[in-house]
Amino acid sequence: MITPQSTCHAELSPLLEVKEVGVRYNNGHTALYDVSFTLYGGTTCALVGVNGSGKSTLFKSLMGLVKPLQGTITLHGLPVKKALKQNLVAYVPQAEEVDWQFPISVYDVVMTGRYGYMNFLRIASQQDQQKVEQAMARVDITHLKDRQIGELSGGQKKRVFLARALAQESRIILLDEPFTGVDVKTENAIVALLGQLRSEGHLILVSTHNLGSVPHFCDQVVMINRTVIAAGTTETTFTQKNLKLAFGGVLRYLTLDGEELHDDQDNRTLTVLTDDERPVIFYGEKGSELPPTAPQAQLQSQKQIQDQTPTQDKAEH
Ligand SMILES: Nc1ncnc2c1ncn2[C@@H]1O[C@H](COP(=O)(O)OP(=O)(O)OP(=O)(O)O)[C@@H](O)[C@H]1O
Repeated sequence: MITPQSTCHAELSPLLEVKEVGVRYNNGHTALYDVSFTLYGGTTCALVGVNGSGKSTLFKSLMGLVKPLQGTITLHGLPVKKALKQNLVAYVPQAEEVDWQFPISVYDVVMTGRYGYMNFLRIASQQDQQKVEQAMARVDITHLKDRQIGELSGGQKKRVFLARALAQESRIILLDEPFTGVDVKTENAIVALLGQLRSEGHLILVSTHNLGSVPHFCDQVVMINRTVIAAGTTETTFTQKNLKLAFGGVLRYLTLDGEELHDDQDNRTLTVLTDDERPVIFYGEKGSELPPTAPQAQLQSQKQIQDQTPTQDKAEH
């Protein structure tokens, strides 16, 4: 379990507490069981797991869109419904969950982040308008404000929903696969923004299949496969052993263990895995055994890894 001591901004009260949560869908499928973890402010936590491991289901439970069969979820010490009413949590959904044909402008989408601050007539105050302008500027979409949401590229759409989350000013921000379909420039911009939000004391929980970037921008990791496989600081949790437990034989991998990658004081090996297209990197103990799905090849230099980094091949949107 993640403890206050293991976060970079130790706080007394957790922002997110998930205790023994289980979710079963109407068709009888148990998507989550006995899921428990605790997170504090000033944290960027990666939520990782194979397809179908329950990441989106967990997000939906945190947003009150799916009701757990058992267990409790508290956000800022409040039950989900109350926390949502108080605008304490913002959610950036997966692209597939949004109706892009709905006729609405970028500005109006971002403004929906302010609805929780308005009365039932939903008349935007000057402050609401200012917050929306500021949020759009922060993710560099001001020039798109009058465009219809359905006309935008994948990366632009992501930034619109990030701006909506910023306009909402929630301390807890949930991002479901924010890097899917975005180019390198946008990915870097999102990572930089998440770093700023963390230093402002936000708790960011981000589900991603882009495992290679996890050590670079996440200080915590929760690995799930219908239940929590491992949780804790990235350094102690994002290990070969845990990745093997969480991903089984899904990942193929390559190992790097050279002076060019480490200083002599660092006794970890750096291992690169590939899940079909993407190289991913994790830390392991020097001399630790590789998983049984043996490596296809051994890379000799960091440059080779960089050459293979798929994000560099992604097209600009
Ligand atoms: N509405 C639903 N009704 C029934 N089963 C569902 C429903 N939504 C998801 N599931 C099932 O629950 C499991 C978890 O799905 P979920 O979408 O949470 O996984 P995920 O980790 O987000 O996957 P991915 O990485 O592919 O996005 C899957 O087996 C899925 O088929």
